[in-house]
Amino acid sequence: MSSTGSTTDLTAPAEQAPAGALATAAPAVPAPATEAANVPAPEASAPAGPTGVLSGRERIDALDAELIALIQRRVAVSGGIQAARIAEGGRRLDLRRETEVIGRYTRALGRPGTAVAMALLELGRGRV
Ligand SMILES: O=C(O)C(=O)C[C@]1(C(=O)O)C=C[C@@H](O)C=C1
Repeated sequence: MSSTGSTTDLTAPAEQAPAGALATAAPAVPAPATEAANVPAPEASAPAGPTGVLSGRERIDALDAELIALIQRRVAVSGGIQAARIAEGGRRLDLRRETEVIGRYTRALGRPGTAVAMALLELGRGRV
């Protein structure tokens, strides 16, 4: 993946494969968002080789790289939705939808989740 932040590497095909990978790893019946925060991530319990600060940081670095890639994919998808809505004569923003998104993150992660959602929305549609 490019680190330029350009949108050229954030095309629909790039969106497809990771989405499939996520679907494969997801449980058959996804837990409600309200329970998600109580389910430890696999990284929290799975044996991961030697423990310690350095190996832990390697895992954090890998997780951060995944999160950044996911955020870049989200930005691209968000931009596509907004462009489609504008092309149909609508507005760039949908505040009711933003409220849904913020609620999802807040339920899952508490108050910091609200800030995460706000940052994700800003990345996707710019500052309002
Ligand atoms: O879901 C939409 O309708 C979008 O345009 C995506 C999105 C988002 O990034 O989640 C971005 C802008 C809108 O104001 C609401 C939500």
